[in-house]
Amino acid sequence: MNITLSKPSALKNSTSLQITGSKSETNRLLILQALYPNLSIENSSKSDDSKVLQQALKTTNGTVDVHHAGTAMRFLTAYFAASHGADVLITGSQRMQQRPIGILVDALRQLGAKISYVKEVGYPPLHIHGTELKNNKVTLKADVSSQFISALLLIAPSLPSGLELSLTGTITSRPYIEMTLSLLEQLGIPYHFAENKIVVRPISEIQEKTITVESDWSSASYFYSIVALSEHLKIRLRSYRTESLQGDSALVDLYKTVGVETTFHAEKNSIVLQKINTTLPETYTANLANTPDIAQTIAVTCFGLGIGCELKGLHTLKIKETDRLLALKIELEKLGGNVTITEESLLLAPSIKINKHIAIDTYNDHRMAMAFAPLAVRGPLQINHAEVVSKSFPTFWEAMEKVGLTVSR
Ligand SMILES: O=C(O)C1=C[C@@H](OP(=O)(O)O)[C@@H](O)[C@H](O)C1
Ligand SMILES: C=C(OP(=O)(O)O)C(=O)O
Repeated sequence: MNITLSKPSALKNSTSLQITGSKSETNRLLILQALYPNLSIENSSKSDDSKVLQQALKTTNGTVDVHHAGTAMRFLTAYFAASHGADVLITGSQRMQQRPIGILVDALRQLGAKISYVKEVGYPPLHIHGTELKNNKVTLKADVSSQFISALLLIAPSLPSGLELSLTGTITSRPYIEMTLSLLEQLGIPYHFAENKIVVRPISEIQEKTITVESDWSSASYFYSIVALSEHLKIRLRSYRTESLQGDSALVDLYKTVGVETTFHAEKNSIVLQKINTTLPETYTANLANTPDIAQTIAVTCFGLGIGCELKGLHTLKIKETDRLLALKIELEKLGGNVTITEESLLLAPSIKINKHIAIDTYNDHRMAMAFAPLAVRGPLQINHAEVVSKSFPTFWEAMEKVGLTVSR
């Protein structure tokens, strides 16, 4: 499905939207619930990725296909490896078969897991024979994906001797590791994290517990972008907290520079994003190693504002749903931008020209579709394969209509 987006004379002011629960929190809680059935989850994510993970957790034998869901692939690999008696072939989309998993497989093997590669060494698909993981000490690289570490931490309390992780290299996407540990803590599972070592004690049962998932901050980023690109606009998003487990709540600070003010309201736990007068920098600079999922949103906001941007810490972007650095460069240049990329950075030159009626390719990446959509505030554009948004935010296009954009399918 290709769609065209445009803006009528004015967007609707003060639209209030309920955003789906955090995909990252939900995916962690689903694994924990499979291990500790006393756990109940509220405001779960409606994303395809969470649905695929929930469905996979019902399987013990046969093939599990997680499509494009990276966290599901990594978390389930650890989960099945530790599920005594499970015999599973876990696979995913063509792209998933290019996303590395060797660091996690090696770590699980150090614990005693029985995992073999079905095609290429280091990549899915994997054949997993679940077994009791008797060892409890692992050393692994922390600079490629935090998902490998979270996957191990999620099964850690269910292992007979718990787990002691030693991390090497600079820890990337760190807030996601902290989110995993905070959720363990909320279930009464003790841990210790100091320097490069994380220790989780074993625990066989938890007390009855209900956790309400906060709404998804990465999904909120597209509304920050729309507000930044508008002259006067207010949008209310529900249900958010001042104390978030999600690293992408850094949006509150990251968008101040481009004139978006965030206020928290106890009523319906909402945030209100509002455009305020501000002097824009000539070039926006940020290191996004802790918040990789909002890099595309920020790059497109800067382009729409006509300011330059210099984003660093982007080394994980090349192994996500697509090579996001390359995809950003190609699509921003179609629109008239001038972009230089390295292995870990993106440099956009300031420019006020935006080519209109361009068709944006989305590369099976939900965040390509959603990050470019706000540019419709500045002029009409087309988004190809717009259905990709369901990976994390199935009602994204309806939300765009509610804000006042014209969405033609
Ligand atoms: O653990 C998680 O829920 C995630 C971790 C991050 O991945 P990396 O650690 O691979 O950067 C992030 O990009 C992804 O969308 C979700
Ligand atoms: C990278 C992402 O997800 P995953 O790695 O779980 O596929 C994402 O949602 O941006």
